[in-house]
Amino acid sequence: MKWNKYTLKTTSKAEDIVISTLADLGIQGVEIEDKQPLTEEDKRQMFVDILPDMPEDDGVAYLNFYLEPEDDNEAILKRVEEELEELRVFLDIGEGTIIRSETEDKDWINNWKQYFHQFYVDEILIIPSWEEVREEDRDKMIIHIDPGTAFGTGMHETTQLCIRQLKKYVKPGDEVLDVGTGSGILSIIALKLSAGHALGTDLDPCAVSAVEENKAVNGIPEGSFDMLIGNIIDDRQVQERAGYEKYDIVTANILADVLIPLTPVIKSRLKPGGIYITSGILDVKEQEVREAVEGAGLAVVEITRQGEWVSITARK
Ligand SMILES: C[S@@+](CC[C@H](N)C(=O)[O-])C[C@H]1O[C@@H](n2cnc3c(N)ncnc32)[C@H](O)[C@@H]1O
Repeated sequence: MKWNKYTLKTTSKAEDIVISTLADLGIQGVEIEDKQPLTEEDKRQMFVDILPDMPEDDGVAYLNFYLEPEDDNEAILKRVEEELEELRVFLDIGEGTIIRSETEDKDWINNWKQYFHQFYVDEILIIPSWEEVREEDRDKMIIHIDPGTAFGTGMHETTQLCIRQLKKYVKPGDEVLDVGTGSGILSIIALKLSAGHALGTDLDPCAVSAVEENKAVNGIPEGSFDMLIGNIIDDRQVQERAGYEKYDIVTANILADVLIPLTPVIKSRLKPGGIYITSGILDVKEQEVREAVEGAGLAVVEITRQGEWVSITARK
């Protein structure tokens, strides 16, 4: 469907309040374009390690919102303008102008799906949950994935590095902890490789629905893959619920800057002899993560690479 796109020019200081004013008028899903630097929390959530150089923050923010052509756009815009005038009395909202353009005919939520098709990681077939399994593939190990808005189609090099390590180290009945589970892809593969139980953790609440859907499409038995939202690095409740010296395998495909404080926490979760599979490490960060792993008292057993990405596997 074609949408009418409107761009409201305001200030980065006023953007939150303008967005909540738009929400009060029923306008959701506002995109923000500003030059504010990302916070540490933003960087963690967005899986970015090295940021491109950003232009200097000029305090200007552009807020894009979309209206359906069938709705009375003129009436909605008039109300937006009235609300902006009221805000202007006590807040610097900058220009407060609105420019209209038309979007392309796109399904914004599902557009990325055209780039995600079935593929192999060695002999494991990873297939979007909306694609058919071909007759000749029915005897393969097949992982159905719809990541929703969580991370983890399996196409990323860092995920593939973890998958190959899981293939080497998972033993029947293993207890697996999957920190930063995203779509749940690594836990599901570990379970298909004969692990007994997986616990996934993530900061992103979107991971919950993604994991539920992927458990269902992969026929994961009830009770064999549980999920916790929270930060195991510093949240005592998550740490307690994850338990101590309990896991044969821990996977963590997260940024180096997260892996470094995470590693000592993982050491006390691993059984003696347990395996810690890390990924998400850019080659320039390899040494730092290696030092954190060895500093926590784990023995590095293998370092694997794909493109500019590194995976370090260690044993307790
Ligand atoms: C690169 S994705 C990995 C997703 C999936 N495991 C995979 O391998 O494709 C990293 C995930 O870690 C999550 N994350 C980041 N920091 C975290 C933390 N401290 N604890 C748990 N999850 C975290 C992010 O929300 C994201 O879902």
